[in-house]
Amino acid sequence: MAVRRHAGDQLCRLAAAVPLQSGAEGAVKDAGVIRLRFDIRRSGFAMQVRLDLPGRGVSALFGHSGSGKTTLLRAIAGLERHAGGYLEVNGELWQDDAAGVFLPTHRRALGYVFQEASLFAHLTVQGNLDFARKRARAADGAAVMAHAVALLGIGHLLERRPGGLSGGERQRVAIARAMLGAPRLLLLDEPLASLDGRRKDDVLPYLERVQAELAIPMLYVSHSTQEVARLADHIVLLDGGRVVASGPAADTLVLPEVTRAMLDEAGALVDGVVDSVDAAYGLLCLSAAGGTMYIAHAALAPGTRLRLRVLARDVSVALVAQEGSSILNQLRATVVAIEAGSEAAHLMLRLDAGGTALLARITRRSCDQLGLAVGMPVWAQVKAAALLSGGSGG
Ligand SMILES: Nc1ncnc2c1ncn2[C@@H]1O[C@H](COP(=O)(O)OP(=O)(O)OP(=O)(O)O)[C@@H](O)[C@H]1O
Repeated sequence: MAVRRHAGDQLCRLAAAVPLQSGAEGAVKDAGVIRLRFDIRRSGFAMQVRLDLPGRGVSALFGHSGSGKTTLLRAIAGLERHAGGYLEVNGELWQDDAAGVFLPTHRRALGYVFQEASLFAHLTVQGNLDFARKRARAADGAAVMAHAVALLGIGHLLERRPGGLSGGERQRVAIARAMLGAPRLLLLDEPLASLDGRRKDDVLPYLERVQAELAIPMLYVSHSTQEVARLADHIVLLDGGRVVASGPAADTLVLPEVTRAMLDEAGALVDGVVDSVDAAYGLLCLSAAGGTMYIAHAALAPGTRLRLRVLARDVSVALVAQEGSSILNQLRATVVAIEAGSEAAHLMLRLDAGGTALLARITRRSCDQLGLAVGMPVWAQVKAAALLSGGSGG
């Protein structure tokens, strides 16, 4: 899927190109897409959003404070009532204001996880889940409950009250609770924001399990570039109530609009497969589209697929391959674009390394001294790469 970069007039063209389907609630629609159009006007804020999101996987909503991320989730949940809304979720029509269709929140099969878990303090974890299950009235409630408890690893917490749980455990219970209504869509509004770094790392694998094992699409709001890069299959950048960019994660993360919003955390995603293990030096040797890469990591089986994040600030370029350098990873690449950086002294180079997009943040001065230009072959030197996901085999 190509990345869509939106500007005001493009919004109108997109709306014209994708005719809004009207019809009665329950009519069969496109089964692989979440199609939404919302026009929301408040004093001092207007949101005009037209998006077609993949019907599965994680779509991350990213953007500055006040850009409209929570407003969009609330509109999807049926909590914002404004004229001109349209929402279909994998073939189900939830809202089409033009045709007089508006499912109230309790009739939308969705789970909502907030920044704070908001569990009932006087009930045990089991009591909280039972309460949610009764409200959800799912036909196979007991099986869904057992699955959610297992998936979130909360079986040993069922008799405790929320006051006796850590922040990360509370969020795991909240995620399990959101699954009890057999949702067709999960909305997660900064579910890890109230947790410190270690607790975030405790909960992230559970979110990855939910993502991997259930075919429920998730809309995930986060300010954290690390979380977005780790979890997202698709990224939407919002700014001032408008969609600035929307597309597959690897393509979208390297767009200038997105790298500018991510400041120092701008970076690219690189997929690799473990080739071999250098146990003596604690390194994994990976085969990536741009060539061979080494990363410091415990041994993993050859063939294991990994996703790496390579920050722009950790990549430099050279015109010839470097010898006698401490940098292990040098990939052949071509300069695709030279873009303004987030600071006056820096530029952002977009590179193509054998089909994989890389970013390199260099100074304007270095760019001039090397005489860099679009189309030039270079060597990308990768100082560090963080492992984001993978390691479970395959
Ligand atoms: N109930 C409300 N009434 C009026 N304006 C509101 C209301 N809720 C939010 N807004 C405004 O709407 C705009 C979008 O807010 P929203 O909460 O959707 O942004 P956000 O991207 O989720 O921000 P953050 O990252 O800080 O949570 C902001 O200008 C905000 O002040």
